[in-house]
Amino acid sequence: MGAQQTGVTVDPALEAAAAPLLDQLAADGVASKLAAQDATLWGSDAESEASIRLSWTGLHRTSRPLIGEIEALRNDLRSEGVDRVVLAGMGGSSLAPEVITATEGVSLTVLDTTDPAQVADALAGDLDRTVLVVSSKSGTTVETDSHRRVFAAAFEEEGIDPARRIVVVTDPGSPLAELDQCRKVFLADPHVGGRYSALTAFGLVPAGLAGADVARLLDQAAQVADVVAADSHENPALRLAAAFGAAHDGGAEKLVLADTGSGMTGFGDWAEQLIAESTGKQGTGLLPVVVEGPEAPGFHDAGDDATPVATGPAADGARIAVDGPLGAQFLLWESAVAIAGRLLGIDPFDQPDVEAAKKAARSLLDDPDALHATSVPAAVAGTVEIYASAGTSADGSLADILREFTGAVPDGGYLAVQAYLDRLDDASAALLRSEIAKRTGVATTFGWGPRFLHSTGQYHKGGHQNGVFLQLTGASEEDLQVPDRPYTLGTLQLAQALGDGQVLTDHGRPVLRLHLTDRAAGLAELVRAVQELDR
Ligand SMILES: O=P(O)(O)OC[C@H]1O[C@](O)(CO)[C@@H](O)[C@@H]1O
Repeated sequence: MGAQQTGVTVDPALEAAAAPLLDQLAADGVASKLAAQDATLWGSDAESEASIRLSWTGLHRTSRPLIGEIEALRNDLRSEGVDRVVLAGMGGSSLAPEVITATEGVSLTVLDTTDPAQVADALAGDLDRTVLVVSSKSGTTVETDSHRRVFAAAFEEEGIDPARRIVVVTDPGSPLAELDQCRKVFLADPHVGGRYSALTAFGLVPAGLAGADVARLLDQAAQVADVVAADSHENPALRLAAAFGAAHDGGAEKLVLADTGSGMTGFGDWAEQLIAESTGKQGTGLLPVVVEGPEAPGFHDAGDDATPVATGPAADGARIAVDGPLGAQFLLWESAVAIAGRLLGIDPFDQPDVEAAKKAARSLLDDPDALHATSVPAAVAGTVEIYASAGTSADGSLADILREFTGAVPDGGYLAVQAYLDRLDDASAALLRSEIAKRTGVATTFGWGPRFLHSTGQYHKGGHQNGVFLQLTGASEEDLQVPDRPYTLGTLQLAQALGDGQVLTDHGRPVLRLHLTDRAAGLAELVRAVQELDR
C-alpha cells in the first residue's frame, strides 16, 4: 500500500473567496517566515508571546533524540511487568497522546476528569502493572496534581514505591520538574505551547510508553514540513488558513468537523482544542463543532454560519476536506490555525480567558459555604434538579424548560452541552449533542467537564458571544479525598462547574444546570425530554 497523501480540498466557491487571502499570504512570505519561527507574524502585541511559542515548526527534527529515551524506559518497565499506562494530563497534555494511541489501537488510560467514579475505575485497574505519566507544562494544573496525589497514595497502599511508577513530563523550572517521588522527568521544549505540543515529549512520551510507533509520527510530519514551509499557492496549510479566513469573513464562524474515514480515531477532539483555544478571543474566532460523522445533524445541513470540514477524504456536504497521516496532520493543522490567527488579527498562542474559570473554582473551594449555598434547586423534575441562571426559566416540565432554553440561542449562535460526568460510565450523555441539534436545528457542541475547560472553554468566554450553556452535573455514589488537600474530587468537580457557570453568567450568557440525582435515570429522562422538543 502506498503512503497516504496529505492534501486539502476546498470547494470552488470557497476557494474563489479565499483566493485574495491566499495571494496575500504567499506574497507576504508567511509560510517560510513561520517555518523560520518569525515572531512578528501576528503583530507587535503578540510578538513577545510568539517569540517563545514557535519551536513546534521544527519538532520533526528536534524531537528525534526522545525516541531512544522513550524506548529504553518502555523496555525497562516492560521487563518489570509494567505495561499499563495511565496518563494524567489536561488539554494539550493529553489530547495528542489520546488520538495517537487510539489511532494505533494501543491501550492508554487517560485521566482528564475530576469525576470520582471515573478516577476510581482507573485506580481499580491492575496497579501492579501500572505506570502513571503525570504531564503538565505548568506543573500546577489542579486536576493533574490531584491525580498524582491520589495515585501516589494508592501505589503506597499496595506496597508499590511511587518513585518507581511515576513518570513526569513537564517544562524546565516547573514545580513538577523538582518532584522527588518519580522515576524519570522528561523535560519538554518550553518554547512550544500546550496545544501545539503533539510532537514534543507531551505527545510522544505517554504514547510511546503505551506502545505507539512515535518515530513514524515524526517521519510523517517531516514528509510535509517542506511543503508547509513553501510560499506557494499549493501549500495546503496556506490554502486551509485562507479558506478558514474567507469562511469567517463570510459569516461562517463555526467549523463543523466530521471524520470521513481518515483512519485516525478522535482527531476532532485534538483539533477542537487547537482551533478553539488558539482563535477564540477578543470576541472573534472559529468555533469547532465536532460531530459524529458526515451524516450527523449539523454537518450536511450546516447553516450559513458554519463550514463543514471533512477530516479524511472529501465527502458529500463538506466544503473543505483535509486528509493525510496523523503526524502530517498535526503539523498541517497547527500551521493553518496559527496562520488563520494572523488573518483574524488575534494572538494564536495565548488563552486569556481560561484563568477566570480556574479562579472562580478556586474561590469556591476556599469557601465551602458558598459552594453549599448553591445547592437549592429552582425546580425538580423526577431525578433532575434544575438550576437556572438569571433570565433563564425553570418553569414547566423538563421539555418546556429545555424548549425555552434552546429558544434562547440567538441567530447564528450555538448551544454547548457541558457534561461534568464520567465519560466512560455516562457515555450516553454524548448522544444529547445530535439529539438536540436534530430537534432544534441549533449548532450544538458537546464537551466533558472539566476537560473542555482546557479546550473550548477559552472560546466560550473569549470568542463570539452567542453561546448558551447547558451544564450537566451528577450525584456520585462514592467520592475520593485528594491527599493533603482540603477537598475531594467531587467537590472540585462541582466547584469547576459552578465556577465556569459563574464566569459565563458574568459574560451575560444564559446557563442552565441540570443536576442528575440518579445519573442513569436522569440521562434517560433528559433524552426523553429532548425528543419532545420538536413536538
Ligand atoms: O500542561 P498544563 O500546564 O497542565 O496545562 C494543560 C492545559 O491547560 C491550559 O493551559 C488551559 O487551561 C491548556 O492550554 C493546556 O493545554
